Amino acid sequence: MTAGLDLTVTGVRLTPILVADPPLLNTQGVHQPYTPRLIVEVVTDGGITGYGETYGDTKYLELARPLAGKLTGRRVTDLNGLFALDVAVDASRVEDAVDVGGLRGVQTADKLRLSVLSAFEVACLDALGKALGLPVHALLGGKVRDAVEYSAYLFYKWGAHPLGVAGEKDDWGAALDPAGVVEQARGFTERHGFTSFKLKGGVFPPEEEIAAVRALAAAFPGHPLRLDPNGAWSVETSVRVARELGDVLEYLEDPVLGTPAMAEVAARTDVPLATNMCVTTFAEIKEAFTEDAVQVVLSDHHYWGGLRNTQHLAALCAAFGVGVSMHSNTHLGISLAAMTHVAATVPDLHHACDSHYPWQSEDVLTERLVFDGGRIAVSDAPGLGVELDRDRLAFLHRRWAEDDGRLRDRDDVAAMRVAEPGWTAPATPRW
Ligand SMILES: O=C([O-])[C@@H](O)[C@@H](O)[C@H](O)[C@@H](O)C(=O)[O-]
Ligand SMILES: [Mg+2]
Repeated sequence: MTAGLDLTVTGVRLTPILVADPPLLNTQGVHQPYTPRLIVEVVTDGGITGYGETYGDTKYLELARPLAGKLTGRRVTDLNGLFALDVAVDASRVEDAVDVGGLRGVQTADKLRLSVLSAFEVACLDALGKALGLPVHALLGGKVRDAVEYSAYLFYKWGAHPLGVAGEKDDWGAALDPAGVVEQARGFTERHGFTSFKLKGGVFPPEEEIAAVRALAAAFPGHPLRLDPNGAWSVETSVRVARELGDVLEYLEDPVLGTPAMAEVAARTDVPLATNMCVTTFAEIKEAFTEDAVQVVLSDHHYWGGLRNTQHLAALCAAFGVGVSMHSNTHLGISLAAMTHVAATVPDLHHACDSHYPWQSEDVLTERLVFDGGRIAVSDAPGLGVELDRDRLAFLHRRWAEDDGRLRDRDDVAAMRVAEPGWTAPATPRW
């Protein structure tokens, strides 16, 4: 241990919050007006606090509480010990085959555990970095770039949440056709300088989404484009879309569900396939890489189990000649900072990372992270380089505490049902 520093964890604060989310559409339904996140603070004997963030649905919270108890008394340097911590996972929480309708891939007890531990790992690294006066990237071996590139994450969206649904207003307007998608993309470039674009698909019939990507290609010639229908298509549809958009797509993301189907599509197209759905755990790598089912893995450091596991994943991908980049789900600045630190250390990062951050008008930081030319500068300040705004945290926590339970677990299907009574999760393949 560093002389004069006591890095023993004396307490862990867990703060569940609800943050505003616009009415973004995906193949399952629509985002609820508020989405749950969990903010983790690890406090050391030396008075240092490290921050972490992860998914905030009830099952993550249930597991975070006992894990927080077990972390207390250990050192923030003991990350290997942290990942050996075990707590029983309520089987009913992982009994479905997939998580959030498949949007986060397979659901297992270990993945749930890792999704929680990742926030503790980030918080420990933040505390350690602050104690040593070193940025998190330095603790991970050091940055190989000074800024990390992100792509604009375009969504079909309504202008507002359905009538009668309480929620925050956003200034993005509706995007329900090619012209709307292009206008949204222009907004992203004007506000944040992004130069590559990902469209969340699986919302409208493939012809309409092909037209939207074509419109993007015409408006932004030569810029990298991706389309991600979250497994809503059949193999035949996927092959057809790949054929029709092959000249403009950087990659096609999760056109079909499952590794065997991805392998079939991959065998029939030259368009690279990316995934954050069929390879979301180390156990899923062997089959996918052996079958050449995916050409880019999008790591989500939350469910892969933190920043060091993300580096391990990147090394495996490099060994197999598979690309790596970052997946994103609704997240705040703590996670964006964590993503940026780890992405800065990955040598073979050849695709702009995803980030939902521009959609989040609310944050728990005193200063929001800023995209400049679509990039986030890698902080050299100690730890993650971000500061918590306690008033905002308290405000967002109050919203969570006052919720009647309907928003504490993400449910895009239920949110869609408000506008379309009778809506159920679409059977796949949808097209
Ligand atoms: O937020 C959404 O609607 C996305 O569809 C998200 O849930 C996915 O996990 C994700 O962004 C993706 O790349 O598939
Ligand atoms: Mg995806």
